[in-house]
Amino acid sequence: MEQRSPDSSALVCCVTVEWLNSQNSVSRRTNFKTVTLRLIRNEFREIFMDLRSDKTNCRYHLKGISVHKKFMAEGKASISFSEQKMMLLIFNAPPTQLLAFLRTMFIKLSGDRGESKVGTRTQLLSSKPSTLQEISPVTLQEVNQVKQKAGCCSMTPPGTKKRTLQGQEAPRQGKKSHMSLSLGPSSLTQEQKEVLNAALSGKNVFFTGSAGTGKSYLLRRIIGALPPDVTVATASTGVAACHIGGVTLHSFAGIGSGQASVERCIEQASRPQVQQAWRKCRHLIIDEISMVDGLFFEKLERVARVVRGNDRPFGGLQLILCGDFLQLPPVTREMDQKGARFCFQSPAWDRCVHVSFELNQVHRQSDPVFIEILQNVRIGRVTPEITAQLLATMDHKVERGGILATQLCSHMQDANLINSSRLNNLAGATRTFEATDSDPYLTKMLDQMTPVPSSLVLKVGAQVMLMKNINVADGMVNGARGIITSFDDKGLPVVQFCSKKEMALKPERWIIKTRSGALLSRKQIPLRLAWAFSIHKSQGLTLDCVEMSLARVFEAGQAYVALSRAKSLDTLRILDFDPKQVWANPDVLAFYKKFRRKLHQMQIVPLGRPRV
Ligand SMILES: Nc1ncnc2c1ncn2[C@@H]1O[C@H](COP(=O)(O)OP(=O)(O)OP(=O)(O)O)[C@@H](O)[C@H]1O
Ligand SMILES: [Mg+2]
Repeated sequence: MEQRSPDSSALVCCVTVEWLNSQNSVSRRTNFKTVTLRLIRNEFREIFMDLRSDKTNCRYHLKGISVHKKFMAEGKASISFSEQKMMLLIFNAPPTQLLAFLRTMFIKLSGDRGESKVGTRTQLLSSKPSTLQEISPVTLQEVNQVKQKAGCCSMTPPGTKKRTLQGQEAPRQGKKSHMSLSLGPSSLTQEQKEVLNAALSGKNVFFTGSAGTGKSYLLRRIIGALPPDVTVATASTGVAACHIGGVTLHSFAGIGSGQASVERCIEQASRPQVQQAWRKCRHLIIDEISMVDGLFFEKLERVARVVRGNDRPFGGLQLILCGDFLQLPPVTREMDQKGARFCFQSPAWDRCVHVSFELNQVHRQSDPVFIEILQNVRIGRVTPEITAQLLATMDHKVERGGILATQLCSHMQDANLINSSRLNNLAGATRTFEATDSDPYLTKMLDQMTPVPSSLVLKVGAQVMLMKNINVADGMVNGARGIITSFDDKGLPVVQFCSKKEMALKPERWIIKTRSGALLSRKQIPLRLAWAFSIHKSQGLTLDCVEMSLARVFEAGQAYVALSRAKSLDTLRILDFDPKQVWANPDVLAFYKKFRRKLHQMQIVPLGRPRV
């Protein structure tokens, strides 16, 4: 399928057109596998939707339409044309493109109030030359006009009705499915745009960058710009997968732990459901690639070729890989005969990766001194000055408004122990919130795939972390910390956040797409106990206030991951800093040296970027 820029007003997708009879049941249905929808205007300024495929070209007048966009994030929407008694069902549309397309339609129809009312008789008698023009891009002025109108009246443009499909729940204001009126998706930096364009061009892309350079942020944007039915978003760990709305690489691959022989892995992946998922996938995305074992990657590449019946690298599917090899390494320590541990050491890596990028602009931290410290720690370099700066954090008071810093532990058991003993030490009764899972038999899987526990035990005074964006403007974002102040009359926990905002939290839903495309869901209060976290579970997170003991770190990059979760030196406290806790894997350093040299040769990297 042709890929387009995400802010284009044309949409490449699959479409079903249904014609309804007088009883409103479907009398005829036509499916189009790949069509391009465009918004066009005629000489009377009426707006039409042009549907074009290699077999057909139709035009529909956008008048008296209802738009149903609840499943827009999954690349689906429907438009019903009441006058024509017809319904147009859009699916497998890249969600960002779909949003841009529907937004353009909404803004143009809203802006047209009164302008396009030319009667049929006038039109027939008109001597104007017949024209059909593609609609012009939305301007900031048009957005502002619609925002103004929306401020004083309904958000429904003239000629459209609001969500009238039977059985379809109305999207809530402020929710993900609500159509934003801002001009296009929020900005990517130039270096991020380059990666997005390479990914949309269909190349196999690897992009890296230090912690906080927006790799996962960009990955979410790439996912949103690809057709969802043929895109599989994965990550090496459950937490990271959840961060980008995907599944673990292991669960998609269907080869268990991947420890078995290649032949056995192929057998496992040839089970009908697994094979179907492999065959359907056209874009495979892997976040936190540093934690994917080299041997596993090698096997996966072979499995992909066999089960997809295609001998091109990875069976011809597009790979989009992202991660920082100077963060946590793979958990399995198994090495093959050639000693491969990281996936860049596997022979499959060079065969599969066409183009590489490095993001250099750090977004998580803004203080250049702290960024410099982190850049050095990343490569295992700790000068006496850095040691002094990090030791000085011991005296920091990292409590914010009575909310203690989250403690990062090198071992998960320590984190669990701290959380349960702190909870036990609180006076007062416990309240337990049980999750509602779509399939109670898959609770264990949902425990791994979602950031919230199946059973959440809370007390007044418990320190918690918000696990979902609830209200970005008010700072109630994924990772925000707070304290339970009470339980309201409905029994919901009331949380006071660091931002001083206090609110009761309702259960939220997490939807996970399984390998077969089926959707699993968990509904739970979006909280987790947050006195302590393991460093492994914190990879990928941004923490506003953090304390750590690094005495027992056991992996290269582990201290760097912990330190780089903090947003600033002021909000960081290290209890026992010792330069010996910081080291980088020499193979990774060598990889980055070679990688940089290659980028310079290809003249992708301007001079003066940080060097490994
Ligand atoms: N272009 C951008 N504009 C504004 N904010 C951004 C941009 N890119 C990233 N961010 C913000 O920077 C922070 C760090 O981003 P992100 O978590 O994607 O980094 P990362 O490279 O994946 O880090 P890690 O290696 O730790 O996983 C996030 O709060 C994210 O929203
Ligand atoms: Mg990340």
